[in-house]
Amino acid sequence: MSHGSNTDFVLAVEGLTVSFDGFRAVDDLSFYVDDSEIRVIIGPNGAGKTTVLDLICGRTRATAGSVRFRNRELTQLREHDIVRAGVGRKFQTPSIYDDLTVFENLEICYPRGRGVFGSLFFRRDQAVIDKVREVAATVLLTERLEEPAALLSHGQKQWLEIGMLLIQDPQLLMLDEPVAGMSITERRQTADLLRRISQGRSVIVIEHDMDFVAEIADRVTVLHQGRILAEGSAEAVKQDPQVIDVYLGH
Ligand SMILES: Nc1ncnc2c1ncn2[C@@H]1O[C@H](COP(=O)(O)OP(=O)(O)OP(=O)(O)O)[C@@H](O)[C@H]1O
Repeated sequence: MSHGSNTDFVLAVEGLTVSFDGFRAVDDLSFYVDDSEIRVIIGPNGAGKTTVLDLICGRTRATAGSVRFRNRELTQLREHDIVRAGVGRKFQTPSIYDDLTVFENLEICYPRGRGVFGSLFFRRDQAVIDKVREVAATVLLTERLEEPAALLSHGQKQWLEIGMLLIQDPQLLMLDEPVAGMSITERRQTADLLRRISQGRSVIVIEHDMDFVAEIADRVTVLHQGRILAEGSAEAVKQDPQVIDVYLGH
């Protein structure tokens, strides 16, 4: 596959660099993500994984380089314009509203809404109801729609948050350690869920658990000191002596 034309990729990251007081947390990084691909980023603590996601979603400004998303340059856009361009990001700590029902949590994220107060009172038309139900089914919460989010299990809260992103139909979804703290069953269900939602969009996941990585990854990018140490299938990077040396062997 040629990387000469970036038009084929949903996401093309090229020469991406950020310095914090002279320290290059991400250093001349280039990688490309396809449509319907699950890309997993692994690497030791401090490798720059979270910073890469921060750069893509506009939370951190790049010192140099480009992030092209469906051929649109993102590095100069503000965070909410990047969301509107179709990039969703889930952080490790859930930001759901405990007192609202699952339905309401999904509803307030429907793109027409403008935050909790603006959107709670709009007309609940059929399109919104249908979309909420569709997303609830995708994230395995159909049975819990009318319950307050506070009553969900830890794993279900993570799924709800994924649902709150999905309802905006992002073409790129970024997840930071989505199965942290989940039960074995929930992990398995999350792997299925991620495979389903990656159809027709791109998903980038930061993950430490190599069994889970092997289960979900189409390709793995291994970061070390802000640079790419290796890239390939989970199977290939697991056997890479350099990856074993700086990461897996520890
Ligand atoms: N805003 C910031 N200011 C200064 N240094 C930062 C900032 N953000 C990140 N760093 C540094 O950049 C490096 C990369 O951090 P980052 O959190 O991206 O690593 P990581 O691979 O996600 O690690 P972990 O697996 O521990 O989450 C670290 O040395 C961190 O201290």
